[in-house]
This record gives sequence, structure tokens and C-alpha cells, in this order.
Amino acid sequence: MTIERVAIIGLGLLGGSVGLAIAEYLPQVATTGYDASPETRQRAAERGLVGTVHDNAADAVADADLVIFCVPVGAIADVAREMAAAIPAKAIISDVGSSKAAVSQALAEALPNNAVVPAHPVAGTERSGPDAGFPALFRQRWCILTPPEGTDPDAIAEVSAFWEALGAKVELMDAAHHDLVLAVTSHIPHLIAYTIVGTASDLEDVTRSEVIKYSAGGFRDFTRIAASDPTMWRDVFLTNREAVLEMLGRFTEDLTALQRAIRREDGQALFDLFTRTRAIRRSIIEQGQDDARPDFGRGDH
Ligand SMILES: NC(=O)C1=CN([C@@H]2O[C@H](COP(=O)(O)OP(=O)(O)OC[C@H]3O[C@@H](n4cnc5c(N)ncnc54)[C@H](O)[C@@H]3O)[C@@H](O)[C@H]2O)C=CC1
Ligand SMILES: O=C(O)C(=O)Cc1ccc(O)cc1
Repeated sequence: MTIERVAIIGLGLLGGSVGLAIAEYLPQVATTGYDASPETRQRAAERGLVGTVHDNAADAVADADLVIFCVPVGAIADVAREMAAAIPAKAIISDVGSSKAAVSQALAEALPNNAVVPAHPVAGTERSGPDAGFPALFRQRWCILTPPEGTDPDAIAEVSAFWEALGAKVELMDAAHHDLVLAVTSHIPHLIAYTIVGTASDLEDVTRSEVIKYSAGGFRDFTRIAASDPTMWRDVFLTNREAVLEMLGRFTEDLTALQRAIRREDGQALFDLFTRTRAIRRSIIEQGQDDARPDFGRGDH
């Protein structure tokens, strides 16, 4: 890897974790950072999320070999356009956005003279902001790269080596395919969590207080996911609209089939589905992909 200077734009959970991970696993690499929020810039400096926090974006990217946009996906196009003049032509451009087709296209259009290697580290938590990041976030997690056709292979190799150095397992994928897969594995699960917690909160007062009191059941797990950042998730659904709607159509059909099985007291249909889904959980755990990472320094969350 020849990257010596990384500029991180957006110093929340992802940007902060990238900065801390570089300090831990690539200590020879210098980091600069910028965030639109002055409070976040101050907190980022206090926590040492990057080597230098700049008060304007142009200074942060001035000499970067790699610029990583770690802002909500809906903001990436504007940020990239605003910074285009200040970004050196040698810099590789990347991001960490949860949806990829719209972001990849926006980055390529905003920065036509740079190599663009969009990335999605499939690693995160429900927390956000400059206090949420930790250096081990990416360890043994997938990082999916979606470089547009014709991207310089050296740039792809550099970004792959960078994420591997932070502990991630790297895979290349077409951006549209990424969006379809992540719609079902990440985006719709979040939508379901937001819905069920919203439904519970719309119940009348007495029932709602009981929901909170007895939330040790499945509901509690949903509340963790439904506590995720509203701006980030609004942007994910608006930028991955088509894939989410496609997968949501399938999900709704399956939910209706379950509804019918319950109404018809078709216990066999319920039992068969629950048996299949239990096997999926087991295979995820066998592949070491469950989220129980007690030894990975997740801190207090
Ligand atoms: N939260 C998660 O678990 C994961 C998030 N992602 C992606 O990472 C990106 C960042 O998400 P988080 O770090 O979780 O959010 P966050 O809310 O913790 O951090 C985002 C930061 O971007 C800053 N920001 C917003 N607009 C800006 C602008 N125009 N210029 C400069 N800074 C700006 C905000 O002030 C904030 O500090 C998103 O694109 C998200 O889809 C990817 C994987 C996991
Ligand atoms: O906290 C959780 O359960 C997550 O699902 C974290 C997450 C959120 C968004 C991503 O694009 C990737 C990972």
C-alpha cells in the first residue's frame, strides 16, 4: 500500500472509527479530518479521531492520497462537488455509504479526474456521532468495494489493501447488486424495526408503558436497531429506493402468507418456515458472523 495521507470527511461513528483504526493498525499513515459540525470537530480533536482536525474541508484534503467520505449518503454528492476544486488529482476517492449505486455515480460525476473506488464496510452499530467510533469496528467484517467499470486496477488494489490493513475482508461487487443484497440483509430489517417500534409507540398510554416494561422479548432487539441515526437511514431509503421497494414487495407477500397460515391454523406452514429460518441463523454463527464480539473492544455499548 502506498497511501501515506488519508483525509476523512465526516467524523461520526464511521469516520471516527476509520481514523482510530488507522492510528492503531496503520500508524505510519497521517490522517486529517473535517466535519460540518463545529461541536463534532471539537470532540473529534479531543478524542484524537484524526491527527489534524481542520476547520474547512479544503485544508483537510489538500495533500491527501485517499479521501474517504463518511457523511450520510444523501450528503455525499454535494460534499464531493463542493470540495472538487480542492482535491488533488492524485487522490483516490472513496466513501463508506450504506447504499452504493447512486453514491458511486454521484462521486464519479463530481470528481471526473480522480479514481473512484466506493466502499461499504458492513460494520456498524446503532450509535452515531464523534463519541461512537472505536478502532476494532472493521475487524473480521466484510468491506464491499463497488468500483465503476474501467476504474484503475491499482487504485482498487490500494483501497483493498487499506481495508484489509484495518482488519476487514474485502469483496468486489457491482453497485446495483450490492444494493439489492443489502436491501434484504440490512435496509429492510431496519425498516421492520422502525415499523414495529413505531406501532408500539402509537398504542394508547397504558399498553405502551407495558410494552416498555415487558420488552425483554423480541421487541428489545428491535428497539436497538430502531435507535439508529434518523438522517443516515432516511438517506439510505431515499437513495436505494428501487431495490428496497422490490424486496419489500416480496417481504409483504411472505408476511401475507404467514397471516393466512395463522388465520387458517396451518401449524405445519409455520413450523416449516421457523425450521428453515433457524438453520440460517446456525449457518451465520458457524461462519463466525454473529455479532457477539466481546473481545473486539466495542467499549461500553
Ligand atoms: N452507522 C452505521 O452503522 C454505518 C454507517 N455507514 C455509512 O456511513 C456513513 C456515515 O454514517 P455514521 O458515521 O454512522 O453517521 P454519523 O451521524 O455518526 O456521522 C456522520 C457525520 O457526517 C457529518 N456531516 C453531515 N453532513 C456533512 C457535510 N455536508 N460535510 C461534512 N460533514 C458532514 C455529521 O456532522 C456527522 O458528524 C453513512 O453514509 C452511512 O450510510 C456504513 C456502515 C455502517
Ligand atoms: O447495528 C446494526 O445492527 C447494523 O446493522 C449496523 C450497520 C448499519 C448500516 C450498515 O450499512 C452496516 C451496518
